Amino acid sequence: MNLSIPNEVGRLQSVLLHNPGREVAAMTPDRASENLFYDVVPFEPMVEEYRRFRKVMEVFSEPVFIRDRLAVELRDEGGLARRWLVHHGLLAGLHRSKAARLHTWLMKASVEELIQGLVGGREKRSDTLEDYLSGETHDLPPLPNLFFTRDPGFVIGSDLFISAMAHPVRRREGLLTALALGAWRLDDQSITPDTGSIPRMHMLSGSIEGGDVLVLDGSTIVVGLSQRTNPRGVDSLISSLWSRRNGKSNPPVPHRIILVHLPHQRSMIHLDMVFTLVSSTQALMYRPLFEGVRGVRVTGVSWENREPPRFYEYDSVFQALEAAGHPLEPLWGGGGDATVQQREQWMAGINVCSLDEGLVIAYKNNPATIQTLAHAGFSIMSDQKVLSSRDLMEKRPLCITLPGLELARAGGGLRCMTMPLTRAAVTR
Ligand SMILES: NC(=[NH2+])NCCC[C@H](N)C(=O)O
Repeated sequence: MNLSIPNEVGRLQSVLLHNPGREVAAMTPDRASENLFYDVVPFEPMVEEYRRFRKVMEVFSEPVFIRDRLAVELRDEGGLARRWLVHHGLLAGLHRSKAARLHTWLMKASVEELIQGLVGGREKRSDTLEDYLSGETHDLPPLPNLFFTRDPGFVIGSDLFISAMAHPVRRREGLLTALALGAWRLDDQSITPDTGSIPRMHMLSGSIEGGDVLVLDGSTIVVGLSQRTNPRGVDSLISSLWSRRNGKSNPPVPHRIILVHLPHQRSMIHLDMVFTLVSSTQALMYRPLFEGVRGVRVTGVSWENREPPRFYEYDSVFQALEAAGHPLEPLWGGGGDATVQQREQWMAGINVCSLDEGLVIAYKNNPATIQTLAHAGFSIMSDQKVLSSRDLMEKRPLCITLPGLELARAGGGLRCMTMPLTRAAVTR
């Protein structure tokens, strides 16, 4: 699989998506918070919103679906992909008898049944009283957050990074993402990343999630230090990037990280809830964090050639962006009113997804944020309107609005629902 992410806003070519299915429908109210949702989400309306989102993605890019890819990868003759899952910890931490039970199932199940279980969950089949009486309902719990494909993995340059998810309820997502992208084939010694179309993969450690990672350009990435991404996680990313510093890579491997320290608050789990790019010169930002001298702490990390990484502080994110040769004009999410800023940030208003230079999709239920984009010169149009005419599709700058009330209650926005695999370069 060809991977190439040189930036955050170049035309999106291929992107990894997942249609939410029974793993979401299975959620009971008492499990919503442990599953990282704001609330139980009504299934049909949510799927309808997702269908409209998918339609836009299909017109503007080439989506690759996790389920389809898993079906291809799991069909391998020798069961290597299945063994790869076990080897990389699918059954780690489970009680011996449960692990043995799942192992047998994993090796024998049909591909369809396997995908159902890995994504939608596999109900408990108790063979001990202790297990029978335990409160657990599943041997393998469902993965309701899998449609937030942004988080379990990310691409920088042409390398694939598998996140170390902060919460156990999301850990299997990283394995499935790696499997879906064919990375298990790396264990076949006859293939190397440089000769085949197999991505070079880095399994990260500590805690780090894709929603905190933004590829600014070929030299710099911006990373959130957040509830989900800790210094140890960033250290593992640094050492992966550093190990690639002399490799010839196209797109290049960045050598600078701007680290934004985020408050540990539910609505700001990831950087992309407070900071996204809408073009290569403009960013939607959450004003209370970034404006003025009391803005959040910003740390820099960079390395040159053989030198080890150096760490230093910036006065503000704007100073850091300027120093990286990539200044950005802030557009304040939620407009000028402090209450509205908070409400729309909570509803993932800032979490827009960039499809092209000056082309974003946004949830329409955040009117003040949409207004901000309109003031900045964006034409604002509904998905239905844009899809009705070629001319409208080519308009720039353009913000396509989509309904997202139910999707937002799952705790994320449109950027969270996309994992870009290839983007075009931008010439600034
Ligand atoms: N990139 C993002 N902001 N992702 C949002 C993920 C939301 C998901 N419910 C979680 O808490 O993990």
